[in-house]
Amino acid sequence: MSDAVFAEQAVADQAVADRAVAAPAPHAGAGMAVEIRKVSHHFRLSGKSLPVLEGIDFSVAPGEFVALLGPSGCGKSTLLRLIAGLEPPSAGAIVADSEPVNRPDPSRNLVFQDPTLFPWATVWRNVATGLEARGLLKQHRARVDDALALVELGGFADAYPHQLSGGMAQRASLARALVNDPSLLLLDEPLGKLDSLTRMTLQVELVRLWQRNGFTALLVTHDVEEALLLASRVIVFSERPARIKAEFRFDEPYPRHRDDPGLIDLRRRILGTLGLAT
Ligand SMILES: Nc1ncnc2c1ncn2[C@@H]1O[C@H](COP(=O)(O)OP(=O)(O)OP(=O)(O)O)[C@@H](O)[C@H]1O
Repeated sequence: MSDAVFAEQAVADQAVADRAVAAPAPHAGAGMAVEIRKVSHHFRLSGKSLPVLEGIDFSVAPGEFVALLGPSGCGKSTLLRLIAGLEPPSAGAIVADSEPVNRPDPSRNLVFQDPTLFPWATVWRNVATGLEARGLLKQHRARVDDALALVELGGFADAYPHQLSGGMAQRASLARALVNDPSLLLLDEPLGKLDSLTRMTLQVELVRLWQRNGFTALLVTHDVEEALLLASRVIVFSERPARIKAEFRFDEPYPRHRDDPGLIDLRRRILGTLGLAT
């Protein structure tokens, strides 16, 4: 992109960002499920610094469902990894339930695009992994059965991952996170590789699980429609290094439908922020 076109695009982006729904942010600080405080992050790559996140600052209220959208490679997964405590940010701080995040914790579970199940273990064993690692399996075996029932895999407890469809494997992966009863679920494009029908089914199921269990959810997705069907807030990031470009809040009741007029208008505005003509 030439400098002139780039500058023009930046002005257009800013204009769209300025038009974003200007609802007040939830009160930052005490009582927040997660606070991302002026977080910046860079990697060292081939001896050079690669800036990935720049001054990311937002809070998520308990029980909120927030979707993160942005161009490929801008740093969304990196942000989820930092919130999960897999690595510390280069600058700034992350606070979950009023405690600084400095290591992984079962209360913050990450679900990936690939189900990452152990191929040699049954579905039941796969779901039990977290409890087993913490020495809690003996007294909480029923939680594994409950988690499998929750994702409607009760009849597949003894199956092996290769005997599952893609959607079932992703459900097993969700059960593996839910068995820990997380207060925060970090969803990194969990439905990204599924066919569209399975994806639509699991979108409905995710909302059902969220409403039933009451966890806070942060969802990375490339699908604007998915963000609008599941979340009540969408945060749009810029190209790498990711900065917050716009934020959209909406409170359409669930279950939502793709053709809700309010969502169609929001979709158009979000796509505009992403620089995609509609
Ligand atoms: N461990 C690492 N070491 C070096 N660079 C990394 C590392 N992890 C990620 N990156 C780089 O950080 C940038 C952001 O990656 P990230 O996976 O967070 O982006 P993303 O927005 O989630 O992308 P996508 O939407 O395509 O999944 C990319 O340029 C990537 O190459």
